[in-house]
Amino acid sequence: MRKPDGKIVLLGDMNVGKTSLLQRYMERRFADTVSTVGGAFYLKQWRSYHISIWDTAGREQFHGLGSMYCRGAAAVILTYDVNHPQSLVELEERFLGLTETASTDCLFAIVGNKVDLSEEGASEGCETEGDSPGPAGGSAPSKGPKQVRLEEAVALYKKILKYKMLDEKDMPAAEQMCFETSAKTGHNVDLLFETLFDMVVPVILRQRAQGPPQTVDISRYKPPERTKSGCCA
Ligand SMILES: Nc1nc2c(ncn2[C@@H]2O[C@H](COP(=O)(O)OP(=O)(O)OP(=O)(O)O)[C@@H](O)[C@H]2O)c(=O)[nH]1
Ligand SMILES: [Mg+2]
Repeated sequence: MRKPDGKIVLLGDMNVGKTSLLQRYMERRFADTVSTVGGAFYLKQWRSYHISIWDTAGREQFHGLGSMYCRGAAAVILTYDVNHPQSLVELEERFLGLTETASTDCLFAIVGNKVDLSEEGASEGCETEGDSPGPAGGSAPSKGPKQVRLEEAVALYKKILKYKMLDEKDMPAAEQMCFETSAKTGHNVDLLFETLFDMVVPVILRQRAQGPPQTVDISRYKPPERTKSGCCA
């Protein structure tokens, strides 16, 4: 198997729909999922590049693995559930810190999933793909108002750029990187992944130009010689 040229990682709280989004995009279906254990990846060929897309576990007990999956990532998809405000809060409090190991020019997308469950449905501000954004067959349960507004995701995106000390001028605009999706209906799912694929290609090319990732070979590590003065002198 050819080594992937770049990596995209999905992060977010349990149950927000990370696995379902990936399954919808890669397998073109919405099916039952089980809560992810550890992580798993799909390989996607995009133009002449092979991109690995990593699905991670949102469960607290696997939290420690997150930064390992993010290592060298060209893009991170921070996923929340539009009907659970706490899942957006968790992105900042629990998941953003895991992205320290990502590429220095890593891109961030913020994705509010499960829009099909709110009464605004998929109508707000986003282009739809082929599938209808309406209820996916059967009798839909009564829908309440969406609990997280898109503007809140946009605010988080801007906060992330500040936190990462990235200049807004050098990064894609928040409006381009904040999506509302439904893995169930397919709303905006292709748009999300394919926008990111196009954007990560330049990141991959830059990573290649910089050579292989910096790794530490501990077998070659020599401890610094101790001086007589020690640390407190
Ligand atoms: N209505 C609706 N349900 C969804 C959507 N996406 C996921 N679900 C459901 O939400 C539940 C959790 O989905 P998963 O994709 O397993 O969530 P996850 O983020 O991968 O969860 P972990 O693996 O535990 O981190 C499942 O019952 C899905 O069927 C969506 O867009 N709309
Ligand atoms: Mg999962």
